[in-house]
Amino acid sequence: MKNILQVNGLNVWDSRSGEAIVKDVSFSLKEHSCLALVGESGSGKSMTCKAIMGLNRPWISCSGRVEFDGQELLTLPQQKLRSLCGNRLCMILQDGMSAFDPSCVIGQHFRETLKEHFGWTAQQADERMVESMLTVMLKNPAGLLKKYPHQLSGGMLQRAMIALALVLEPDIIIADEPTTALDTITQFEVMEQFTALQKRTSSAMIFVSHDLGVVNRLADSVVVMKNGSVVEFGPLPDIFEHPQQEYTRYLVSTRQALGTRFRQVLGGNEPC
Ligand SMILES: Nc1ncnc2c1ncn2[C@@H]1O[C@H](COP(=O)(O)OP(=O)(O)OP(=O)(O)O)[C@@H](O)[C@H]1O
Repeated sequence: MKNILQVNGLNVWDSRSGEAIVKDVSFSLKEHSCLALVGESGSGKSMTCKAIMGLNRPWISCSGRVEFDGQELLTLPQQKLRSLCGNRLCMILQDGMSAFDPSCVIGQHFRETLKEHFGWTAQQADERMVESMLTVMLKNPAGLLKKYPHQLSGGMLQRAMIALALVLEPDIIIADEPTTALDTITQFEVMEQFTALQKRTSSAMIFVSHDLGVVNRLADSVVVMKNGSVVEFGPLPDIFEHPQQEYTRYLVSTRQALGTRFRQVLGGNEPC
């Protein structure tokens, strides 16, 4: 399988203070495969994802290479990048609220996106979104389409984004695990939906997760990050069974123990 995305020597820094955030990060993503970004809080996982999509705040600068299907993303003009991101790259943000325009109902957001992407009418867009929202366990989807983002919970907004990704079926889905915005049970349910999303689409996926049980089930390869740098990158079995670095060994052992506990608390008995 060929690489659909190649990240080489990615650096991200805060241009106001000069503080380095992501340092010389390199990894690749194969077509139709699933790559997990793991590492402690603040290690630069979200900033790496946002840099790939050109979604970082204006004061955040990047250097290096991010090659998607032969195109260099970091130097692509904003307009071209926006259109690529709407069509072939799709990011499910950690904070669901920031993905939607607060001044319009979520159905309007979906209609505009699907009109631009497929040329669908409002009715066609609504029909497909209702169908897709049901598959991610959103109740009364027709009613939800008429709601403003602030009327939905963080978990519901995440699911709504997953439902849209299911319809768009982009080449790459980048999914940042919900952490702070959601309670533990909702986090677990949303991660289940990410799992389903990967199975149902032929998209390649990069996902950020703190739960190595989920990583074990979903990922083909893993990038381990610490303090903005890549500690280890490789196929899942290598990272889980033969970690080369001390930090990876530590992460795998502690997180697996936590994952097991997490499932026990939730009443599940699936092994990590
Ligand atoms: N908008 C911003 N401006 C400046 N620095 C930022 C901004 N957002 C994040 N950072 C810094 O970048 C670093 C990496 O943050 P990032 O959100 O990528 O970590 P993470 O690994 O995704 O953490 P978590 O697992 O908690 O989401 C942090 O030290 C943070 O302070």
